[in-house]
Amino acid sequence: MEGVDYLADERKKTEFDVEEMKIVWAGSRHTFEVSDRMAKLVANDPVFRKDDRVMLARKDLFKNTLRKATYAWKRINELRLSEEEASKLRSFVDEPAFTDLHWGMFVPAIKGQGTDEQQKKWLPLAYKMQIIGCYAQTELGHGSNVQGLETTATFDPQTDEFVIHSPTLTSSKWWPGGLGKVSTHGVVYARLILDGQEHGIHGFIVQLRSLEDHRPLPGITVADIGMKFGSGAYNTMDNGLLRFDHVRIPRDQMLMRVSQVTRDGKIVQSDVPRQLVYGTMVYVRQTIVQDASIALSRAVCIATRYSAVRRQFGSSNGGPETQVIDYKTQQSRLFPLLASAYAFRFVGEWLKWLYTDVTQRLQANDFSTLPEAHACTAGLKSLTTSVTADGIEESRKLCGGHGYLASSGLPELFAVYVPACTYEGDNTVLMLQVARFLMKTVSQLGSGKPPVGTISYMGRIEQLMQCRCAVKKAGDWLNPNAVLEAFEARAARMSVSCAQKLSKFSNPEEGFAELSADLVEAAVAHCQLIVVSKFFEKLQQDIPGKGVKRQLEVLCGVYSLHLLHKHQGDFLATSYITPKQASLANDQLRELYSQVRPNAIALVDAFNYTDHYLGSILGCYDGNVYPKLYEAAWRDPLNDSVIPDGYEQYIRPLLKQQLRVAKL
Ligand SMILES: CCCCCCCC(=O)SCCNC(=O)CCNC(=O)[C@H](O)C(C)(C)COP(=O)(O)OP(=O)(O)OC[C@H]1O[C@@H](n2cnc3c(N)ncnc32)[C@H](O)[C@@H]1OP(=O)(O)O
Ligand SMILES: Cc1cc2nc3c(=O)[nH]c(=O)nc-3n(C[C@H](O)[C@H](O)[C@H](O)COP(=O)(O)OP(=O)(O)OC[C@H]3O[C@@H](n4cnc5c(N)ncnc54)[C@H](O)[C@@H]3O)c2cc1C
Repeated sequence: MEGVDYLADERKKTEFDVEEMKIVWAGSRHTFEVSDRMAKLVANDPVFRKDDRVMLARKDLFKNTLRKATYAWKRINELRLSEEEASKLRSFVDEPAFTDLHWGMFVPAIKGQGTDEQQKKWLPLAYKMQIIGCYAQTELGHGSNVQGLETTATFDPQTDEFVIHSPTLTSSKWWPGGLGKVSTHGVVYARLILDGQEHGIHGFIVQLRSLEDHRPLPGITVADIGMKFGSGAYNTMDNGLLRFDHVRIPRDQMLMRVSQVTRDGKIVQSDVPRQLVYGTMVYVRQTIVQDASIALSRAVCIATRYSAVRRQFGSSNGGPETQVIDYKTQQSRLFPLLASAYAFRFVGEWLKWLYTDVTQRLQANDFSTLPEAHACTAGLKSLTTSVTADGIEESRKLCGGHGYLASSGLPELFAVYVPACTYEGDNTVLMLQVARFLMKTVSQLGSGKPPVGTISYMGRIEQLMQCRCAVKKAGDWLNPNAVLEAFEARAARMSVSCAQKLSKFSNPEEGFAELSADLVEAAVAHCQLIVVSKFFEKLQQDIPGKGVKRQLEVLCGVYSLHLLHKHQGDFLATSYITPKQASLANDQLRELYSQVRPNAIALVDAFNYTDHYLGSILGCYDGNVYPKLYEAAWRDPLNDSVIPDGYEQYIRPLLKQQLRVAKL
């Protein structure tokens, strides 16, 4: 039945102002309005249809993506959209494309690592898409170990050029998105060689294809690396391979903000730290944290709406069966994910602020907060993408069998999302960076330089090593100070324990390698503390709207107490809480689930996702799931004919043969 809201009864239970929650979720009224307008623009334009893409073969899929990306660019220009609107529009098109890398990495790399003159030359071309760029760092043999990259950039003082070369098979660039078939240019990372001496990894702008006929330039071999995980999914992207055979580029195409190479082949270090060569990765990791809340909230929105529609068991006197959302097990799997989506939203907002702050400081030659920014972006990227990838898969299971259908939207969402655990830094490798930062902080305690920012709790190390949890009844776990102290004590004690074990090794690097699994656990504890504390900070803000703050308090409780429950081994082993207090936390958590239950549908409505963006029959706004599933089945090309292709060739002979066997 068209127009009937099958979730209307659920929506009537809502105890808060959903429209105001939409503003909180978006970050501001302005952002909400822009998002809402762009989402509807995309949803109402048939060119952006996406329900057929899982059926397309790779070549058609890729061409379809080119068509959509080009059309999006046309609309952006016709409508004279601002940068903010354009970026929202692209995100609602919801299809990985070369444009992600052009806008998301190529442009930021030039902005962050190029000199003023280089920016002036290259950015206008990139902004008008007169050149299309990618970020070519990873190689066949090395991704995580950036210092191990093999591509060389050798300065030739005779011609004032760099010679870019791939000396081995393993030095082939491998993975860069947009490289395989589209990019005309790349920021290529290579070892700088001056007069036979190595000077580390630097970025170079290299033209790859002709701007006339798109053919690779002389000395360049370039291609797509082949199909990736899942149908549709990330196969819309042309991840590429690239080899250089002594390709010459002018000297001024080395990105020279961090180091300059002079006409006579000398290197000059500017006063910015060398690590700024890694700056684009810091920027992108920060955007990935913001995107995690989007991906997780999409999965949760689908699973929550469907859990309210789906009924199993429990019918009495012929009445309806129980909505699966009313099972406590379903709630204990679903509601922590719902709370995590909100938590990641707020920590993403904060991280964006931190990144803006560090960028402004860098411009004023203040590099003091760079290590913290690196640790936070690396750690939170790792934490949020891991939870989100697992959360999408859990959402699929929460939808039972129908979650496995492509039309649920969940398999494709998972396949597109899961490489986020690997790209922009493997999640374990990134957590080890956080661990290094923690060990350095612990070793410097007492040096007179108090730790600041997210690590400032370490400044109270003596108190945190000794304090004991004061919780006496379940309700005490609603006290933010009790929760915060528990997370601080756990993180501090795990770091100190690692540092003590490390100090027993005569070779610190050997010790670090031996203890790396424990170190990752300490880093995770630190990152979870950041997310919890940023959620509490959000609650200190003035949040208008009837019942909105109350709901966020409940979600904050769910987020922190479900972590406490899940990691209670850590909290118990570090002796901050007793088994009784752990059990009280779990009692309180169950009570919070009951408070989420009547508001669950409204809490996912607050994401304001269009049915187009969700791309899921199970998650559609009106909850009219079954007729839509039934209709969708008939649209499958396999159902175009009653008798399948292949019947005469395979099924019929098989059946005949069985007949003969039966007669024997
Ligand atoms: C648009 C979105 C789509 C996304 C598509 C995906 C695109 C991509 O995947 S692009 C490729 C991304 N590749 C990666 O992320 C590679 C991951 N590897 C790395 O980042 C590094 O090589 C890393 C950090 C693991 C190790 O680097 P290495 O130089 O060996 O570092 P290490 O010796 O540990 O550290 C040197 C110092 O630099 C610091 N440092 C390392 N990275 C950074 C950074 N990014 N910023 C600031 N400081 C940094 C360390 O903290 C350390 O500081 P200190 O000496 O004070 O302790
Ligand atoms: C979809 C996708 C898109 C990508 N896009 C781009 C792009 O646009 N541009 C680009 O340059 N690159 C891109 N990449 C490459 C990506 O950045 C790398 O794959 C990533 O950084 C991981 O590096 P790796 O593949 O070398 O993993 P490896 O380092 O080989 O990891 C393999 C395993 O070893 C472990 N490991 C490695 N080192 C350590 C260590 N020191 N201690 C403990 N464990 C360790 C890891 O945890 C992992 O389990 C993309 C990758 C994917 C999947």
